[in-house]
Amino acid sequence: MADRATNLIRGTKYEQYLQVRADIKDFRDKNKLDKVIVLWTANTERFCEVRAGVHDTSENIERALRDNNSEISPSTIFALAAIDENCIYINGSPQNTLVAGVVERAEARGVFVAGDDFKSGQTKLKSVLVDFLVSAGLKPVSIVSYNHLGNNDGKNLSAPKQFRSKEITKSNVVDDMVESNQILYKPGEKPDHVVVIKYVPYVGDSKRAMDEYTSEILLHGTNTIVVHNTCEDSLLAVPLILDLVLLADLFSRLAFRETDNSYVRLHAVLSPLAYLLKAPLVASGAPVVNALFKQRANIDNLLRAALALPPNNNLGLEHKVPFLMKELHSGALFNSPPNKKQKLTHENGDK
Ligand SMILES: O=P([O-])([O-])O[C@@H]1[C@@H](O)[C@H](O)[C@@H](O)[C@H](O)[C@@H]1O
Repeated sequence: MADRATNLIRGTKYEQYLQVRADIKDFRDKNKLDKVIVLWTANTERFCEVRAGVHDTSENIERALRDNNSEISPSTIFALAAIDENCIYINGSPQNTLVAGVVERAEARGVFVAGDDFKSGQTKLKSVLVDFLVSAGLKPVSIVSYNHLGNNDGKNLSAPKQFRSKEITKSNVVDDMVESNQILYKPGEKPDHVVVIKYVPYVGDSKRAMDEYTSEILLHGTNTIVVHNTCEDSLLAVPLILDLVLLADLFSRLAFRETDNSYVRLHAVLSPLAYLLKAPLVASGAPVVNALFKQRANIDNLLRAALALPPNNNLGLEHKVPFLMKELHSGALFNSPPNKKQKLTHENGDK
C-alpha cells in the first residue's frame, strides 16, 4: 500500500498529534470559523489490537500516545487532536478508532463523537431487506454479499487486515434484526453471512454489489432474492458526509431541561447518526439498532421533540376512532386547554 501513501505527517505519534492540532487551529483561524467538525474519510485502517492499560481510559491512551505505542492508529491520533481542539469527530471508515479511552476523553471535554463507516449502498439495502424479511416471518438463513470496485478504497481493501475491518462492519448489521424475532430464531442462532470484496481496477469508482438472500418459508420451502447493483461509490458517499456533518452540528445544539431547570446535552456518542453508518457506535450498554427505518424514525422524532411536537408513533387513531375523527374534522382535537405556562404569559400580556 506504500505507493499510495503520498501525504505523510512525519515524526512520533505525539508529534503527529501536535501537528494535527496545529493544522486544525490554523484552518479555524485562517477561515475565521466558530466551529470545525472533523470527519475521517480516509482509507480503512486495520483494527488496532485493543489492550487494557492502553486504550481503556483517557489517561492510558494519553500515555500510550506519548510512548509512541504502535497500537495507537492514525485515525485515533486525529480523533484525540480533534477532541482536544473541541471539534466533533466522525469516523467514516470501519476501523475501531473510537476506543473506550477516546470516548472517555470526549465525554470529559464535552465534545461529541460518532461512527463507524458510511452506510452507502449494499449495507443500506441490507438494513432494509433483512428487517422486512425477518418481520414478515421469512427467515433469512443465508446472506452472501459480494462486491468489486476499482478505486483507492478497493485497492486498500485488498490488503487482508484492512479488509477484515470492513468485513466486521458489514457483517454485524443483521444481528439486531435477527435477535428481534425470537419465534424465527433460537437464542444465538444466526443466518450464514458471508462478505467478499474484490479489487478490479478497470471498474474504477463504479462499484458492483451482488447479493443473494435465501430465506426459509412455509413448509420448509425457500425464497431466494438476488440483487445486482451498480453505482458510483463516491457519489453515494458525498451526501452522507454532508448529512453527517449537518446533523452532528444540529444534535450538538440540543439540550434537555432537567427537573431542577438545568440543561443537559445528548451523550457524547452521537448514536442518532446511526442512520448513516454501518456499525453505529452507541454509549456503553445502549442497544445497537441497525434497521434503517427505525434509525430514520429516531432522527424524525428527535427533530420533532426539538420543535415540542409529540413523537410520530403511526397510531393514526384520529383516522380510525369515530369520536376522534369527529374532533379532527371539527377542529376540537387542536383546542386543548392552555397549559400553565401559556396561561401565565397570557395574563402578563406577553404575546
Ligand atoms: O456501504 P456499502 O455499499 O455496504 O459498503 C461499501 C463496501 O462494500 C465497499 O467495498 C467500499 O469500498 C465502499 O466504500 C462501501 O463501504
